[in-house]
Amino acid sequence: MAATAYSYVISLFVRSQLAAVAATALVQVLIVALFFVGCMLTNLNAPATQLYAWLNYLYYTMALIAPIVSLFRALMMSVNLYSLVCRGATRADYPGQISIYGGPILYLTLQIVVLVAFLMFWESGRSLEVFGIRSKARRSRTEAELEKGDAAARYNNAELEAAEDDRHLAASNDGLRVSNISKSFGRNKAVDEMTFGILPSEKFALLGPNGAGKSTLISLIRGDLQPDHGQGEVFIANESLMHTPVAAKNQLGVCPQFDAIDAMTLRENLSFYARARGVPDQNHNITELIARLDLALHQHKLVKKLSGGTKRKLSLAIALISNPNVLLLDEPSSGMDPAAKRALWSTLRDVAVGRVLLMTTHSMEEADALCDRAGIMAGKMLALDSVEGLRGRFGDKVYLHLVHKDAPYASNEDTMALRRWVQDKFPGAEVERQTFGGQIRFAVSRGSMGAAGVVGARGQGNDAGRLFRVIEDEKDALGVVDYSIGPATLDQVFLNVVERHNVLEENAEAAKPGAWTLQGLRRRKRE
Ligand SMILES: Nc1ncnc2c1ncn2[C@@H]1O[C@H](COP(=O)(O)OP(=O)(O)OP(=O)(O)O)[C@@H](O)[C@H]1O
Repeated sequence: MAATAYSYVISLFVRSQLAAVAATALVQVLIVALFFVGCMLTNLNAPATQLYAWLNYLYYTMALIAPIVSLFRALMMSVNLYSLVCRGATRADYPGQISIYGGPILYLTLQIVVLVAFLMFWESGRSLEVFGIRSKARRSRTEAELEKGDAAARYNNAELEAAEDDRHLAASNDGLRVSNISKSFGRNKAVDEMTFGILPSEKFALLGPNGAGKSTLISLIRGDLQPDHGQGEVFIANESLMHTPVAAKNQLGVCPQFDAIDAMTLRENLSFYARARGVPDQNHNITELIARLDLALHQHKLVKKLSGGTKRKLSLAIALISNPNVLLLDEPSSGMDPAAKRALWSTLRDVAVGRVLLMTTHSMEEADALCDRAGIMAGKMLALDSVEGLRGRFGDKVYLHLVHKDAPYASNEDTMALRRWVQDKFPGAEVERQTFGGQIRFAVSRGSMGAAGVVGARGQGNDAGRLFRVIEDEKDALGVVDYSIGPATLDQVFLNVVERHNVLEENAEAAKPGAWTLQGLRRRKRE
């Protein structure tokens, strides 16, 4: 037990499980080797009358560093009859004596208590402030600044939408409120003074290129990572993650990027997490969730036999098991086919009622279809608004689709005539390469509409309205029977925002084929 707790403590300071196993093994082997060498040198050099005393000093000192030393001493004793039985001129009659197995047992017991207490403290997410210890950086912030709640002083996301988000921050006592939180890994500032708030029943998408810091931000909100210098605040349903972490975490349900599920059946997994989170009336809750997420057919299957999509649903069910007020979803639909995605979105719409839903996603389509608000980040928050607001501010194109009356059998001449009309009418228009069968899709930037004289066509209305009138006026002459005019896609908004901030994507060259990348979006934008 002591060794397990010891390994757990080491794992807190390394980056992966493999590194934890390697570091634990290495540390213990090194310490036991040192102890062994120390024993040998003591045997060679200590005066005969002092030998046992010296060996005891060595043991009681080194055993403080690692439990393996106690185990090693007990093993050495067990194979040495003399040291087991003889105590100077007398005979040892009790193996539990402190100089026999009692010493190692006492040390191991104390280590279990100390290490488990440390782990409980660590896992509770409390900072050293509970003991009145405050970090230098924290002390340097004036109490007045923390107490005043002056958004301008605290949320210095300069050009950004912190001010716009004040309404949310002020009103989101029951929701999620993230204030001025940062996280660095060495020199890499993964999350840089993030501030935003989400109200109950609101669905918020966190968007950003690879390496933008989305997962790091989720880990900060979960309390898995501590923010830099203990600064910043996260309130989850009005509970402070920094000051009342257990209460705050009880309000959270998390669906991580990688399915954290065990080799049991689907129902057993849910039952395990329900017990772990102390859910009352577990059977009823599990049955409800299984029905709601349409998992009944799979409930007795081993999870390793489930499809990727069903595993994602199980992860979502685990996140929902304690009926949390705030739901964090890290790329919830990754690995799902389009039909499964749509089914999941509809489920998410249902389960989001009355609670905060914060999701990270690489799919603009998903953010567009599901979320009310979105934040585009790359370390810092670059843009934050409702999806429509972002489209209005950063989507500088309008998309059109014209259908000829003979489509899909329109002649090449008719199609080319349509194409020529588009190019004459909207000189800067980006026309899709594949225009055949009498259908043509193109995008017109708002800037080029004025140049094309569209603004002057009838003078009034918004861009889509003006285009609508231009096409209505000419559609009969062109033989157009059907057409649609749509706003900028979130893809385009996203690209405009990251290009404006000159954001580079992490590991762009190494991206997997088919993965969502800035390059992929740029290519699609050009086509
Ligand atoms: N434990 C860690 N140690 C060191 N650096 C880290 C650690 N976790 C993340 N990073 C770094 O922090 C930055 C943000 O990573 P993060 O995983 O949060 O990005 P992301 O937006 O979630 O990316 P993706 O979309 O690819 O999942 C990256 O540069 C990453 O290399």
